[in-house]
Amino acid sequence: MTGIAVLGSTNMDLVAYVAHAPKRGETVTGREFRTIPGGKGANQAVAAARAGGYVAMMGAVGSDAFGDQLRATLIASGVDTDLLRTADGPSGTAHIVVDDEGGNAIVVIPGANGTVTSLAPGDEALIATADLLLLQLELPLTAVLDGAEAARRHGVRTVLTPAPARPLPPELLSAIDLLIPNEHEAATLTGVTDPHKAAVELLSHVPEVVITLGAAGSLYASRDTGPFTVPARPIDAVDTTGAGDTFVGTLAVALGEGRPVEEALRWASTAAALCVQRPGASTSMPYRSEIDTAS
Ligand SMILES: Nc1ncnc2c1ncn2[C@@H]1O[C@H](COP(=O)(O)OP(=O)(O)OP(=O)(O)O)[C@@H](O)[C@H]1O
Repeated sequence: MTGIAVLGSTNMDLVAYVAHAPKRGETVTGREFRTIPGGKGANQAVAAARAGGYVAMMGAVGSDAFGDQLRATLIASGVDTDLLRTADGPSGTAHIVVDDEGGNAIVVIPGANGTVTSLAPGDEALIATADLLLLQLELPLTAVLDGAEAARRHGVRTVLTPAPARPLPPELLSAIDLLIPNEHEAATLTGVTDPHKAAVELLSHVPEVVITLGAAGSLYASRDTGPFTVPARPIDAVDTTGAGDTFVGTLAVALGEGRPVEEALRWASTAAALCVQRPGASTSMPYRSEIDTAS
């Protein structure tokens, strides 16, 4: 079984559905409220576990009720949370207002995620046993860098999703094996909007790149082989939230199993397509049997 270590964020998304978002000083009555477990780290962990990986999550939840729920959600999908710390204080939260036109406004409060400034005892030993380490940018950069460098020391393949997009220090990029930005993140990192050109530019920093292109699929490039595109599955999208994290988590499992990269990308595209056909993020991520059936 592929061993996947995830060092990343857990967030409770608090979503208010309204006809129109309130202006400053205004109060509006909304239609519905939902709490949705998320955070890019947790979402990638759930996707990888459902795709058949042995997944362990590092990071922190808060000591509030959300922390218990976030941990329980991970456990329910088979993620090992033994090294997921409980930090005194609130869990990470995202306060989201979604209006009738599908527009949204979001406030993210890192909470417990902000306390993860370095690796905790046991984290490096876990990373050392994994086939891949999944990283994103929703934890303090110092912890992301520590994780990547620990993986390097133990010869573990590192995969970074550079979201939310921000300039990356060269010492982090040089410890990454596979970078998976979406097209907007790729443009932010390189200043180049054309994904092919952005991929070429990124290859001067990392050996392998996948740029996800939404309904247009994904673009793979490495220093060894020329770039190629894998199309997305043609489907009617219902809710694209979590598509990127499903893609990354599933791809990691396939790569860890030693599958050829093009086959792994197609499998990940199938998983992401299943995710976007259902509402929700982590709740809509497919299990391995569903991905295999749809492949
Ligand atoms: N409308 C769609 N139809 C089919 N597949 C899709 C669609 N949108 C996304 N996908 C699949 O999901 C992958 C990731 O999507 P995308 O590039 O939108 O990532 P993202 O911007 O990180 O997503 P999100 O932030 O919504 O999780 C794509 O490469 C594709 O395989």
